[in-house]
Amino acid sequence: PYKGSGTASGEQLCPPPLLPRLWPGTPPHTLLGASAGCRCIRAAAPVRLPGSPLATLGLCGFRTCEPPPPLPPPDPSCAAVALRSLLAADLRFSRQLGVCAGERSAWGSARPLLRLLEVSGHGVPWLAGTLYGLGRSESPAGREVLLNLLFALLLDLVLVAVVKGLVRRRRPTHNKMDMFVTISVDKYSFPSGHATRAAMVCRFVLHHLVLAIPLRVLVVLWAIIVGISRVMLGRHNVTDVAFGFIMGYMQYNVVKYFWLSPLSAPALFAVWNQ
Ligand SMILES: CC(C)=CCC/C(C)=C/CC/C(C)=C/CC/C(C)=C/COP(=O)(O)O
Repeated sequence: PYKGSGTASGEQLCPPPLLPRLWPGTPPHTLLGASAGCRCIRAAAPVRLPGSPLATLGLCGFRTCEPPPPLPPPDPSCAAVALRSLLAADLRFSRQLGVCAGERSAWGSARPLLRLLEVSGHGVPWLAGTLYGLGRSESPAGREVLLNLLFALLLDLVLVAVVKGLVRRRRPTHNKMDMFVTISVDKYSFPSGHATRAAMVCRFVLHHLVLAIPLRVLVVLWAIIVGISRVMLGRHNVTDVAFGFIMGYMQYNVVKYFWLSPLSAPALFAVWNQ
């Protein structure tokens, strides 16, 4: 039995027979203070309230109340069903592709090589290399490019951390958490920070470095292989990497838009021009 909110005596105000006509379709006992799901068992004579011919109230006792009926299961929309199927397929497919997730996995012997690729796309070497280059660079054009690369790398770290913190998708269960230097949000997997960085750096390098065609091809291949290796190592699901590539590609547009130059940020460049 379910207890309703009646008065101390077990009596509850409920409308007289006239009121249902004012609110057609509404059960009278739900109108004036009775708990939802409680049935008015015994209606007493209506009491006319002074001042209005319609303002009459009745008393009813409800000793037994029924629990509210269970809510019907939510009707899943097409989009929700499609998303759920995509995620299920993603998990299944990513697990199959995680052939280097451990030393004993199918391609476990290739794991050291993929871990080297992991370091090649990691934030620390890229930040360290860029800072080192900035310190050594003697040409204003080189410093401008490196300063913007530093800005791009920091922007990437912040944006990835924000999205990981918002989405909070756990890394695949087959991932061994033996990654090279991580920060707290790196326990989450969406999006892949390596994929965002690889895509962004790839666009950056192709735009700002004069490279022979074979080297340009190599840069693109490196970015793609870094992304694929994330899934093979078991660090990520395919959708983490796919979204990471898209996000990194778009991040470069942000860098281009806010390009730092002696004109747009004179204070930054004044440091070197003294
Ligand atoms: C190197 C210099 C000069 C400063 C380093 C500053 C610093 C500690 C920056 C943090 C770099 C860092 C830990 C980046 C995280 C990279 C990472 C593990 C990303 C996760 O990639 P994912 O593909 O697994 O999502």
